[in-house]
Amino acid sequence: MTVKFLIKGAAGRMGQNLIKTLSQTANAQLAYALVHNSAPEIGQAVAGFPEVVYSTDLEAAVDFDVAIDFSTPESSLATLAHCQKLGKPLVLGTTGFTAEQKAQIAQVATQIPVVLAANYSVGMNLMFKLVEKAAAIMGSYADIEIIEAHHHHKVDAPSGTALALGEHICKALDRDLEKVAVKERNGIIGPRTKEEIGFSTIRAADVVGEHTVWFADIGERIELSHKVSDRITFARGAVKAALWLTNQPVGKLYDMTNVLGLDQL
Ligand SMILES: NC(=O)C1=CN([C@@H]2O[C@H](COP(=O)(O)OP(=O)(O)OC[C@H]3O[C@@H](n4cnc5c(N)ncnc54)[C@H](OP(=O)(O)O)[C@@H]3O)[C@@H](O)[C@H]2O)C=CC1
Ligand SMILES: O=C(O)C1=N[C@H](C(=O)O)C[C@H](O)C1
Repeated sequence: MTVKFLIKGAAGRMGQNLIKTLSQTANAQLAYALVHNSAPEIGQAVAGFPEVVYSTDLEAAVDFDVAIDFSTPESSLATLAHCQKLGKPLVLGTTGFTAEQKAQIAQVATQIPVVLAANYSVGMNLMFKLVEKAAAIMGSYADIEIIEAHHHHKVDAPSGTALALGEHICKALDRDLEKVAVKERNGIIGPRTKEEIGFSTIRAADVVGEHTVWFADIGERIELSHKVSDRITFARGAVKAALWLTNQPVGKLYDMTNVLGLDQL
């Protein structure tokens, strides 16, 4: 059976990689390519899918099986409301949601199937498990620091993935990330506390996405690193998640560890 996709944020860096991935995926059909109201692509045919033109009309987009949205938090919440109204599944890749917005997404996920993941690569979802193991073994005494680097267009910081790494570490250590995260250091800030998890952000040129976690003790440290050099990695993961989601029941907000079956490890 052919699966019909709605892509929101279609003119963006991830949107273009998603369309390319769909054109290479058996039984996948692009149904809608939705862009911002100022996009020069409006009305143009989509490469690989000449029967589809870039459009801004979310309300008119009704004949699809699953939606994927990599745009902005506000735009993604509009897509969420649209999918809720139609009862259609949704894969969300956007980062930078507030805690309230994430709670709203979780609430809607009780009515429609939703995957929300800060990182759709296989490697990073494996790394989520590795940092949980490292935290369980070293976390009670090691200083934990998370360093991330991204391209100079990125608007949110720390990255969604860096925050997710912090959440996984806190889960293993029974800490509250809201309380222990230190996202800025400047001036006379005093010595480091034992429990804090520090975040450092690099923004430079065309870096696609790099994350390193330190577990540092006196005399030794473990560094766990993951580097993405091509956005197609995220796009393939998101399309895999979308195909998986079309067969899932509602009830919980899914993430990429559920898609990959890593949640049982
Ligand atoms: N989960 C994951 O694995 C990954 C997540 N991301 C996240 O995905 C998001 C997008 O990243 P990226 O593709 O690099 O960003 P881009 O800015 O390249 O793409 C986002 C696109 O969404 C468009 N957009 C904004 N508002 C709307 C709207 N209301 N309707 C339709 N389109 C809209 C933007 O248009 P305009 O520029 O005109 O505003 C832009 O073309 C970010 O939050 C990023 O952090 C990125 C990579 C991997
Ligand atoms: O904006 C990006 O580019 C990326 N965003 C995601 C994040 O915030 O973690 C994932 C990825 O590293 C690329």
